[in-house]
Amino acid sequence: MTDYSLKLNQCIAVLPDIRSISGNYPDITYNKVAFDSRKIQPGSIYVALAGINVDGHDFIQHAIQKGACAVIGTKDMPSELAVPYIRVADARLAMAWASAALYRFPSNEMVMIGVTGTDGKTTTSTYLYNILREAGFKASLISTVSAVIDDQEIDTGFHVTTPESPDIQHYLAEMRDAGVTHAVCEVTSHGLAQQRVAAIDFDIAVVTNITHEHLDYHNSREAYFAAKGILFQNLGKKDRATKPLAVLNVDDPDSYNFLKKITTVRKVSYSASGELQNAVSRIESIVSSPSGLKADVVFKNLQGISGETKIPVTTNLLGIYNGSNLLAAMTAAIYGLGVSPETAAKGIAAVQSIPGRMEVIDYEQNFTAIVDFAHTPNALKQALDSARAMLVQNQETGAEANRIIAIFGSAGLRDREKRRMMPRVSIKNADITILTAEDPRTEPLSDILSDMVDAAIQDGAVLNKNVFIEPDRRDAIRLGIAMAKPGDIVISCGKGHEQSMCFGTTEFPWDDRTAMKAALCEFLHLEGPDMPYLPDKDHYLDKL
Ligand SMILES: CC(=O)N[C@H]1[C@@H](OP(=O)(O)OP(=O)(O)OC[C@H]2O[C@@H](n3ccc(=O)[nH]c3=O)[C@H](O)[C@@H]2O)O[C@H](CO)[C@@H](O)[C@@H]1O[C@H](C)C(=O)N[C@@H](C)C(=O)N[C@H](CCC(=O)O)C(=O)O
Ligand SMILES: Nc1ncnc2c1ncn2[C@@H]1O[C@H](COP(=O)(O)OP(=O)(O)OP(=O)(O)O)[C@@H](O)[C@H]1O
Repeated sequence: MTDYSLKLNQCIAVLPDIRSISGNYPDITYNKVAFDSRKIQPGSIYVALAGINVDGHDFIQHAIQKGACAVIGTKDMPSELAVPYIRVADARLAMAWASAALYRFPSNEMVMIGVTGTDGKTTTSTYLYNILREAGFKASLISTVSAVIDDQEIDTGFHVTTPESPDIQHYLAEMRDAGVTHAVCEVTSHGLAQQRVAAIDFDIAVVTNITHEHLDYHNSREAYFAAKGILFQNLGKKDRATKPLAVLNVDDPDSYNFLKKITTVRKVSYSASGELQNAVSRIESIVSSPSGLKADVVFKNLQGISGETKIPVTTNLLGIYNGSNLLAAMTAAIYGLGVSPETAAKGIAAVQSIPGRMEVIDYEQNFTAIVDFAHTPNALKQALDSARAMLVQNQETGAEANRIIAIFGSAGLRDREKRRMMPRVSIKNADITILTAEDPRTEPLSDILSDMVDAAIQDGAVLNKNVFIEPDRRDAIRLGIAMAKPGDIVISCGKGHEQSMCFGTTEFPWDDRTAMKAALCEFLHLEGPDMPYLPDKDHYLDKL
């Protein structure tokens, strides 16, 4: 990796909304931008952020002691600092620009594609990345699972989708330096609201859907929509080599109507339901089987082709909702970048699996075990509907299939409404619901579980009949497996590919797939992985 450094005065030249500057800076050079004083190295700019828990301005002296060469903040300083202090209107925005400047605006040298939405971003981004590679582009991907730069996979950290601006700019610089021409980035509402992608000009923006999520952070549905909208509003603001394009989902009227209004550049829309004729692409027919999906996809208004073009598409990914994700990715590549439908279909077929998304764990047991990442009400509904379709298929092949056993929890210090909505979805769409731990953080797990079970009972569930509480996620998975009859589906949702679970302020190593494997091997008396460690439930139920 190239070592980057930049004169502070060159950074200052691009920072938006500077209110005042104190201290001497002409000879100062910086080599890093950091928002955590504990991560400062000599030569870093420290950006003081007024946080939810603490105020970054209180750590300015700590940052200077650790070698910060300058500080960016929003507050007046009571006395002169030992290093230059740049007071700005918006520290997160300034952080994004200081980072982009340090790495010489890497996004200006690549085609930038942003994928947003409540559910399906990782899947759609992964499809798109594979289509671009199939089309011969040197492509990279930043997603919830990892960043992929030049075939190298980089872990972006616990629970991170859109990295903070210093990190995302760093990844983009690595891509640019490796000769990457197209970057696909998952862009979250947090990422947009917190200006993490503010100094990136996107060429193509894709939305999957906008439903219920993150109201803890955004406070209202309108603010959540507005955050997502930033990606679309900014399209076409700068002159770029690629013609800007917005890719909208007609099947999701809320996001479609909202984004259509605020987008000023060319828009195309897709419809997996296939019923809406005003979409440029639609799914004409789709068949789901235990080996994935087979669809006939129709594209219209293709350059140089009159009428409609129909092509068959197959994907190994399970879950009927992936029809919508693959259509979104194909539509972006075909209408935004001129990829042929046939090449796009090959790219879709190249995606073998996405870690922790409808991932089947198979030890030849007589029921199906799945790990999925559904952690919103809509995603849970889609995952359970897809599981139901698989049950029907099992029945058609003669097995005595009957029930879906769903295991999930709800995160602490995050959207509280979901706690009540998700059990309701499960009571309706699964046969047995097991409520358990899922990143309780510093909230008492008992409170979270009691909110969840109350909602289930209000909707007619009966405790210890079709809804169970097992706070220890290891035992919850074991319980689901013990209950399974031949042909049933046990599906553990919400942790997917994630590599840790947070109790208190500690991230304990955790992988739901390993836990499912360990529990299955215990049950089947096979050699298998050890069950991951979790803190004792008596401890975390009452004392957090
Ligand atoms: C809830 C939330 O959005 N939190 C973000 C917020 O943290 P905060 O306001 O709680 O920070 P704080 O603890 O009050 O600290 C304030 C500042 O003081 C600094 N500090 C603190 C202590 C110290 O000793 N020195 C120091 O400098 C901190 O580094 C911070 O800059 O500001 C931090 C700095 O920007 C973010 O890293 C942090 O994201 C945390 C890690 C987080 O969990 N974010 C999640 C919700 C997130 O963004 N997720 C989305 C995906 C969501 C999805 O699944 O769709 C994502 O895009 O990753
Ligand atoms: N188009 C879709 N509509 C509804 N639910 C979906 C869709 N695609 C995926 N899901 C569900 O959402 C889960 C997460 O999928 P994916 O990782 O692609 O979404 P995401 O938006 O990237 O989520 P996150 O940002 O939290 O990682 C899947 O495991 C599945 O249960």
